[in-house]
Amino acid sequence: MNQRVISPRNRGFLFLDSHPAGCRELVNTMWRDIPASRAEPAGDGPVAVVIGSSAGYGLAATLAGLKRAGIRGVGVCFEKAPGARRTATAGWYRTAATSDLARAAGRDMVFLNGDAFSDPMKDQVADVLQERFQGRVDHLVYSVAAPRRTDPDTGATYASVLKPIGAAHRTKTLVFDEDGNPDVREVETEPALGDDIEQTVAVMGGTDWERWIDRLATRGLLAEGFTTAALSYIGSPLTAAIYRQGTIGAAKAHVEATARALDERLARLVGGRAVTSVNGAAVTQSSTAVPGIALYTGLLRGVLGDGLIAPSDQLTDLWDQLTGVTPLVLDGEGRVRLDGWELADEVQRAVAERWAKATTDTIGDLGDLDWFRAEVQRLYGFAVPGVDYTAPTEIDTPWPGC
Ligand SMILES: NC(=O)c1ccc[n+]([C@@H]2O[C@H](COP(=O)([O-])OP(=O)(O)OC[C@H]3O[C@@H](n4cnc5c(N)ncnc54)[C@H](O)[C@@H]3O)[C@@H](O)[C@H]2O)c1
Repeated sequence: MNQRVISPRNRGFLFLDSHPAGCRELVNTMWRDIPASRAEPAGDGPVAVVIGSSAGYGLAATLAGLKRAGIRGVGVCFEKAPGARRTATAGWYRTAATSDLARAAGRDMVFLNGDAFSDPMKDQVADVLQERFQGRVDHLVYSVAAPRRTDPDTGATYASVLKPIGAAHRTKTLVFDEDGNPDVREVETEPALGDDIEQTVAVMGGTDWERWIDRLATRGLLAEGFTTAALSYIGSPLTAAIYRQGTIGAAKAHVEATARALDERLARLVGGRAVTSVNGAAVTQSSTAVPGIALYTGLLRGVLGDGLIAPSDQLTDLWDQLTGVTPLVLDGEGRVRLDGWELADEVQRAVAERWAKATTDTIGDLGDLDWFRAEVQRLYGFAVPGVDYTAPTEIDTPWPGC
């Protein structure tokens, strides 16, 4: 037993601790909001692997997969255990809560904590599929966002950067001071230099996704009709210089090219499909690191209010398409588009107008900052309705299955 009262301590958008009870309640709320499958899958549901299962879109994929598509299988993520002075990372507690929900729903879901980029993790997942899931996998969702990747073949470690390509880029950005007051300022980001683009593609491009498929194919685990999706983002012209036209955009283009090549291979191999799923903007630990994205997302919510579609709703749609409940609808480049609500012309026009007017004085009226601030806190289990933050909470939650 190691119970403590945990208060938020943060540097910018990064919090030192996370709140176990808040993380659990957040997962429970997401679960309640996901529509159950229309028809309960007969017998055991499809076997799925979700890479990046503890946060953001991967967590949404796991929860929507379990509840909507009736999946069982394996979730992989990279989280830190509780320590002597710090709590575990939020994803650790979210995974414990997700595992409990899966068990209560009668879904056999195994969670593995470690480096998805490594070969031993791929072998471990293959072993679990072999031993526990009759040697087959029907779906794989790839939703990793990471700053670094070590290539198992060469041992070289690559680092991903968020930089424009060609020229420096000045953008408005949103930060909060220590008292939580908003500050709209300009930041300049220097352009990619040297091998910045190659390094970012090596981390966030499609290479590791393909390696997962190769590994599972070599082990003979891909079921007939296997489908796989990797997450991607296009986003607004307002963020294009730093995102889609920047180093991370080069990585996303690589993921999308990988999908097209994998799609051909899988069609031949098992009558399967590979797609990218282009999702809308969401407040996640990774997205808040992108210059300008906090301002953009706060304004987007100011324009859309509740019309901003939550990741779990988007992933419910994706699962329906991956499992054939609804037809797989692809754009001209082989991508499932779940970002139409964000990129609609009238929405982008309204966000651009607000962006032009945004200053420290006006941002409170133009964007939904209460929502944005709360979303950032919720990434760590704070600001979750219904949680008593004055009560001690147990921080030594074991990893599921341990
Ligand atoms: N956040 C957005 O606005 C947005 C929009 C569209 C698409 N996407 C895409 O969704 C994907 C996921 O992004 P996110 O924002 O949900 O990220 P996130 O930071 O919320 O989650 C990242 C996940 O990856 C896991 N992870 C990181 N490194 C790992 C490693 N080495 N091994 C195993 N797991 C590891 C983490 O544990 C976590 O589960 C990315 O491809 C991103 O581009 C994000």
